[in-house]
Amino acid sequence: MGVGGKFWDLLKPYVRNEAFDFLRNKRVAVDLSFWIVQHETAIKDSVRNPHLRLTFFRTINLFSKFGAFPVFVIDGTPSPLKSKTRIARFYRSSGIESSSLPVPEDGVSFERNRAFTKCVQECVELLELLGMPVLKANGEAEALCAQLNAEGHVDACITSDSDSFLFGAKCVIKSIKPNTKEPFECYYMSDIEAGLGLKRNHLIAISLLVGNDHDINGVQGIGLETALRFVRNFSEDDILNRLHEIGNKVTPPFQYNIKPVDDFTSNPEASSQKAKSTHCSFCGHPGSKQSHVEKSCEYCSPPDGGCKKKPEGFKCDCLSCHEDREEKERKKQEYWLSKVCSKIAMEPNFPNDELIRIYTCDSHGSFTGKNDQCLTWESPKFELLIDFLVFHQHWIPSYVRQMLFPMLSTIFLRETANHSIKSLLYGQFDFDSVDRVKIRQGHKFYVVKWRKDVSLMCSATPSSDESNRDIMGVDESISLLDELDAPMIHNDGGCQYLLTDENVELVHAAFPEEVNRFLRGKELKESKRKKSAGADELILETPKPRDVQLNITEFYRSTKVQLQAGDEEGSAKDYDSHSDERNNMTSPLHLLQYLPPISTATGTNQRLRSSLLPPNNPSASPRDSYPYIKACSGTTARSEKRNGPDDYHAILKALNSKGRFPRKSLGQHYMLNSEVNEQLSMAAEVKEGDLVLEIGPGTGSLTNVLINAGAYVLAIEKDPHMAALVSERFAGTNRFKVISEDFLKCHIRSHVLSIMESAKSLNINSTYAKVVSNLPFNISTDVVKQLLPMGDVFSEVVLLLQEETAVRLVESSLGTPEYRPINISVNFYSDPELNFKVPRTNFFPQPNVDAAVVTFRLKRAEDYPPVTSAKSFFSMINSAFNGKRKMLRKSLQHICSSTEIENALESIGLPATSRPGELTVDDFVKLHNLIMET
Ligand SMILES: C[S@@+](CC[C@H](N)C(=O)[O-])C[C@H]1O[C@@H](n2cnc3c(N)ncnc32)[C@H](O)[C@@H]1O
Repeated sequence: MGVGGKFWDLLKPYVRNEAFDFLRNKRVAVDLSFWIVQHETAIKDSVRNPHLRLTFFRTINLFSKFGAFPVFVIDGTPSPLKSKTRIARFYRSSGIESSSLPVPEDGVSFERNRAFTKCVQECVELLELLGMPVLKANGEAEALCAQLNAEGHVDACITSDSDSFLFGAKCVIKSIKPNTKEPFECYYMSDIEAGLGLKRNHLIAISLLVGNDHDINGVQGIGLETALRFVRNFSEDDILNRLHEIGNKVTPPFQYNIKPVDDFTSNPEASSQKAKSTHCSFCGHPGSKQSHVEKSCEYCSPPDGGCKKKPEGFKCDCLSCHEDREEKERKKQEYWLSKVCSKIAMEPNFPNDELIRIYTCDSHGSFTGKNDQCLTWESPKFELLIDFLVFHQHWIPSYVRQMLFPMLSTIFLRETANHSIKSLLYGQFDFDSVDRVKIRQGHKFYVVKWRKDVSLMCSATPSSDESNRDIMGVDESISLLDELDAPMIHNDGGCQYLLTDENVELVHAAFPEEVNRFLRGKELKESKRKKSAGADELILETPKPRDVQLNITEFYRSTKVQLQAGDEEGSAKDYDSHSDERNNMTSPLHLLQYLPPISTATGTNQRLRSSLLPPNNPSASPRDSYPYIKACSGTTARSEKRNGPDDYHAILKALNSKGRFPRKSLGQHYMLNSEVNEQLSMAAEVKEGDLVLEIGPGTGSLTNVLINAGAYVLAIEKDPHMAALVSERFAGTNRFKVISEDFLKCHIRSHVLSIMESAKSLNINSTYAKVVSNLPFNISTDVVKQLLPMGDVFSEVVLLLQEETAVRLVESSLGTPEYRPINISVNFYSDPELNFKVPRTNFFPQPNVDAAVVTFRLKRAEDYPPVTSAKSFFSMINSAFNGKRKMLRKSLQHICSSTEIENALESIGLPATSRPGELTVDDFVKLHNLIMET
């Protein structure tokens, strides 16, 4: 639990999905009760003692697979306030009328129920046998976890209790998905500060207002959104004192420049607004209509001297109107604040001092924290562990040994790396060799082979057969949460072998010579393989004719296939030396041969091509050179690019400065990768003197690139707050104009033409404008439909679209269900080109889909396919596709008889039974012209 309301949802946009190695060699505090509760609910009915089972597996996973050093923290005696809340929650969830039950006395604590306490005790016993440090908090476990994190004893806390931030946590791992590429769902306090503008005391204040684990109610009538907006009006040092003063009615709200509700309407200031200067009723600009007739309006200043009619929703930008709007805004805010203050003042005993003390106290456990001495990780007490698990879980000893092996091998490798101990792994197994490289969830491991000479040792571990029998004998399905990868045992030549997946650096540090020997052997095998492959190629290669280039469809498909092959690294696959062979297939040179023909007129592909070439770095991975924008993993995008003007934190701050939260309904997924913006600008060949239309500038990251390329940018932004934000951001340049309108409703032609009219004074020297935009995905098809027939205004339209939409618009082939009237329009009005893919990790917040860039080169009217009338042509197309599965001779019957349609089809070389999905644009043009002639 933690803070009430949907507090985690508020933080959701700031989640970072951290990669596999995130916790390697780091300490992490685990809130054990959270694990136990989670385990109980996840697999309660299906296994014996789920708390023990999952504590065991998850601890081994954390320790060996993820390389972390976990510190476990258990709850102490809960505070009396929390005891009370727990009881209240229980009543609420059981539907019992709490007023009819005895009220617990103030100041009395209740331990948790006995079954739960027993679970905790058993887990502690298990963890201590595993050699893990376990600490007991004075009160809440999450509070001590947070303290350890705040004081730097651990790097992160694992808990789903959002209270942990109130206790001072810096990095919280809310959940772990062990079998994924980015298994850790993390939240950083620094991101919350940057994105929401909230510090620790603000969070405490929010929890007091909306309720928390110690007080489920909070203030009547205040929800999370109100609380958030309210606390942001005060500084971190001020907020708790202010709540105190408002709650205790020490100072009335209006003394903070906040007017009480009742006063507001009667306040003389409210009605004494400055008289607004006269504005023309026709154009909406300063000055009367009469004076504009006499002297012409300085804002409209059209060549014929008259005013232009103001469009719907027009807002005048003159100083007086601006001040007027600001004043109204300020009054609205004051009125709202006074209402909230009144609600707080009505709440009895608010705020609760005891609660504030619990949250702000900085010592939550027996851990004195002056040094890290009490955080030690010991070797597992092996035999006792076996007894414990045999007793509680009814597991067979050999199964326990096998499950423990990855933990023991990790300890062994660490010790060998540190102290060169050359003992046998738990007295029996010795390091044999590095067997191969394995890639799992995109992460590289060495598969290490461990050897036991069975002829010399007495058998403490089972033989292969015995082991397998034991595993079959255990009572649980192996697909349950957090199941380990049990090392497999096999016998060979008097020896028993075990294979484990180990961290590459750790194995190298422990056994450098063996690793080098393995790598040399691998290289040798590879060069032999290449030699024989080269010889085969000499015989088999049929050179491609040099002047035949594949088109973009083939290019894009080929690239995708290559990538999919590469992506398979993500799924669990064993790679031996052949993995390099796969990489060669996706080498940049291999891909470049599929690039579309270079357009000499524009040189676009040439420039895109060179930007896709690998850097002058022989070790650069082939991935760096894909004609896909390099995937910013969540972490990379956010940590490597910290200093750019449009990096993750800068975007959060910009949004925060306007109190904005990305809105899904407006498709607000902001671009984090400046490289993508550069490529968009490059695809449209934006240059000095261009006029570029940008739909949805958002925080202005793409706008900035376009202005820097020398363009004049006209931006249309539906969200007025974002329009205000970019307007402020580019206030210093005269090469930018933003109009706050819905693109789908605005009259774009007149906006662009009115700028073109002043082209000279704005240093615009191109005849046609261009469109470059990272579109909200939900309006992209409508935008495309609107722009395509505007070849008299725009030359290039470069759009970042949802990948599926991009592929559907450009690639849909004849005869497929995706082939629709929009494909006819796209090819009728433009020459489309699919440029490159942009993985979803480049956006904030991250969408659920990837994106891709498409260039539409708009045709001029004289280059459209020769139809007698575009209107009747598209009306015929729509009718044809209306009955998609119907034959054309049926669906077009309302235009002419089926015999005439059959004859027309046959005369253009098509079967009389053709259906719409089988005709190209050319076929449709011919058919249309023939039908219209008849
Ligand atoms: C995907 S974001 C792109 C923002 C920015 N260009 C970037 O790359 O970070 C889409 C933007 O379009 C705006 N938007 C959404 N619907 C719109 C519409 N109908 N007309 C104009 N802008 C719209 C959103 O408010 C948002 O700022």
